[in-house]
Amino acid sequence: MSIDLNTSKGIVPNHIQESWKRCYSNGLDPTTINQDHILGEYELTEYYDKYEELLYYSSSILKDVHASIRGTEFLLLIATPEGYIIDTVGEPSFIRHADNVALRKGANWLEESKGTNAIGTAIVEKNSVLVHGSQHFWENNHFLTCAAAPILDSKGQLLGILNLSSYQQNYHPLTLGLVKRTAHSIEQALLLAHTQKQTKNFTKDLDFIYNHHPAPLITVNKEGTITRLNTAATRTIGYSEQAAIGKPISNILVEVNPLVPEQKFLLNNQVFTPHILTSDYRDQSYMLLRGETKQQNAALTNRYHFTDIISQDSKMNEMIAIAKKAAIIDINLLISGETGTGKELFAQSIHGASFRSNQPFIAINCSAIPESLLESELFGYEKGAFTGAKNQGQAGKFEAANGGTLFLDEIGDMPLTAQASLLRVLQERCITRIGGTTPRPIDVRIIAATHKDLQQEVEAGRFRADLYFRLNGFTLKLPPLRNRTDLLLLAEHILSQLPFKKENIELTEDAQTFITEYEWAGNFRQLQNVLQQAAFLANESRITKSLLLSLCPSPVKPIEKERTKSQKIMSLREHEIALIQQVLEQTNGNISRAAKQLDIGRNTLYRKMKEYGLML
Ligand SMILES: Nc1ncnc2c1ncn2[C@@H]1O[C@H](COP(=O)(O)OP(=O)(O)OP(=O)(O)O)[C@@H](O)[C@H]1O
Repeated sequence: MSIDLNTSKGIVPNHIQESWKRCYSNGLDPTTINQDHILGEYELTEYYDKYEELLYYSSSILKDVHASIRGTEFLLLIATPEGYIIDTVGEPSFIRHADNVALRKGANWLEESKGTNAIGTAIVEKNSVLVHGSQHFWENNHFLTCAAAPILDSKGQLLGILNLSSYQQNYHPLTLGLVKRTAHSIEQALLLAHTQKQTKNFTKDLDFIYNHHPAPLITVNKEGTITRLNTAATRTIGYSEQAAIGKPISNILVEVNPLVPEQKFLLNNQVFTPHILTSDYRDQSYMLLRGETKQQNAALTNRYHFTDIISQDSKMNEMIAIAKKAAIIDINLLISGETGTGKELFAQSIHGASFRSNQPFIAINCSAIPESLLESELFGYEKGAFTGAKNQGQAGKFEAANGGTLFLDEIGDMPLTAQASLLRVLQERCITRIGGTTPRPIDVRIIAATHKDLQQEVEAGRFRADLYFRLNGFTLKLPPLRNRTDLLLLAEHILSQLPFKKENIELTEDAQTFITEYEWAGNFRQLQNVLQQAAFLANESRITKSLLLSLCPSPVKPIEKERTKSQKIMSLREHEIALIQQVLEQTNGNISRAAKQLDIGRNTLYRKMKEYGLML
C-alpha cells in the first residue's frame, strides 16, 4: 500500500500531509521498515544525564497521570528533542505490543527513522499533534493512535516531547487535550524549580556581598534593634555578631541617633558617619558606617599594582583575574609559589586594589626572624616585657598594619607557638602586646604567602589545620617561571627596564630558544639577574646563547624535548584518567564544571572517577 498524498485536506490534516511529503523526500518507503537504532545502556545513560532535570520533574507527573487512567491500554513516554525515548510508563499488556515496533526506551522516533509519528512530527512542528492509525507513515504502526505535545524550557526552547500512545480503537477525542495539559504541568514544575534555584542563588549572592562588603553594614528594624551586621561592622564597632544582634543600635553606637542623618561619631580613633542606605518593606533600615580616611605615610603603602604584573601566560592570567576579584572582597588570602614567582608583587597589587589601599601595607618574612622574636615583632611588647626591650615598649606589625594589610611571607616557616597566637588574633580580632594585659582591637587583612605545600605541612603536623583554614579564604597558586609560556615577553620587559642605558639591545635567535628551554630555578629574579648582566656584557648589543650559558649556573636541561623522546605511549584509558585529573584540578574539583568541560554528564563523570579511583 502507498499513501495518497492527494487525500482531501478535510480528512487528513495539513501537518500529516506535510510530514508524508518529508518522508518521501527523505527516501522513506511505507512498506520497507528501517532497522531501528536503539541506544545501548551507556549511550542511554548519557541522555539520562543530559535530561536529568526533565526526567526528575516529569516522573512524578507521569505517575499521577498513569494512576488516573490505569486500566486503559496505553503507554506514556518522554522523548528528547533528538527523538530518543528516555522514559516510559504504562500498561504491561500494551507495552509488550508497543515493544514490537520499538516504542520503548532508547529507540529513536524522529521522522527520519520512523516516518510520520506523533513524537517525530511534534518535534518538526514544535506543536502538539495527533497521529491516528493509518496517518502513521509506516504500515506497522497503523495499529497505534498517538498524541504528543512539546515540553519547552524556561527560555521557550524545545526540551522534550510527551507522548501518549494506545491501540487505535481506544482513540478518545480528549486524549490530545490531556497530553497538552500534562506537558504544560511538566513545564510549570520545571519553571518553578528554575525560579527557585535562581532565587536561591541570588539570595546566596546577596548574602555573600553583604557579609564580605568592605564597608561596615548594619541592618536595623523599625524599633531600632540590630537584626544583622557584616564582618566589617563587627570589626568597626568591636562587637561580635552574637553580641550585637538583638541589641538596640543606641546601646552600641551611643552617640548615634538613627533619626539624625549624617551624624558623625568616633570609634577606635576613627571618625564614622552612619548613612541610611534604604529601608525595605519590613521596615528594616540598611545602615552604612562611612569611615573618614586618614592620609597615610607613602612609605607604608604599596609599591606595586596589577598593571606591574607582566603576563601573557594563561595560568598566570587566571591567577591575576582571581586576585582582582579577591581584592575587592575583604577576606584573607593565601598565595603559594616558589621563591621569586611574584607572591609579594601579587600581595601588594591586591592591597592596592582593595578598599584598604590608602592604609598601610606591612610585610614581614616569618622565616627571617628568630623564633624568639617573632611574636614580639608581630604583636609588639610593653615596657620591660623582656631583657633588651625598649623602655617605652613597642607596637608590633599588627598595630602598624591596622586598617590595612599585613603580608605574612613564608608563613609555612612560622613556629607552632606563634601560629597559635596568630590564630587567636584572627579569631578575636584584637592583640595584646607581649607583657601587657590590655587587648587592642585590630582591623587587618591578612595575605599569607608560602613556597611550601601548606596542606602537606598540615598533614605532617607542622602547620595548624585551623590556622590554615582561617588564612585560606582564597588561594592563588603562582606558576614557576619554567612552566610559563611567556618567557620571551618577560625577557623583553626586563631588557626594556635596564638600570643602565643600553641602546637597541637584542636577543639572538639561539638566545631566545635558550631562555624558553632553560630551567629557571630562581624564577623572575634569576632571569632578571642573568639578563641584566648579559645586557651589560653584550658585544654590539647582541645577547647570544653562549653569553647566557656563561652566566647560568647549570647546563641547559632541554626537559620538554627529552621527556617527549622518552615518553611511553599512553593507553586510551591512561589518557582518559590524565584528562579527567587535569580537568578536575583546573576546576578545583567542581564536578558540574568539570563534566561540562569534558562534555559528558555529571553521573558519567562520577562513574568514571569511581572506576579510576579518582574520588575527591
Ligand atoms: N609577572 C611578573 N611581572 C613583573 N615582575 C615580576 C613578575 N613576577 C615576578 N616579578 C618580579 O620578580 C621579583 C620577585 O617577586 P616577588 O618578590 O613578588 O616574589 P616572591 O614570590 O614574593 O619571592 P620570595 O618568595 O623570594 O619572597 C620582584 O622584583 C617582582 O617585581
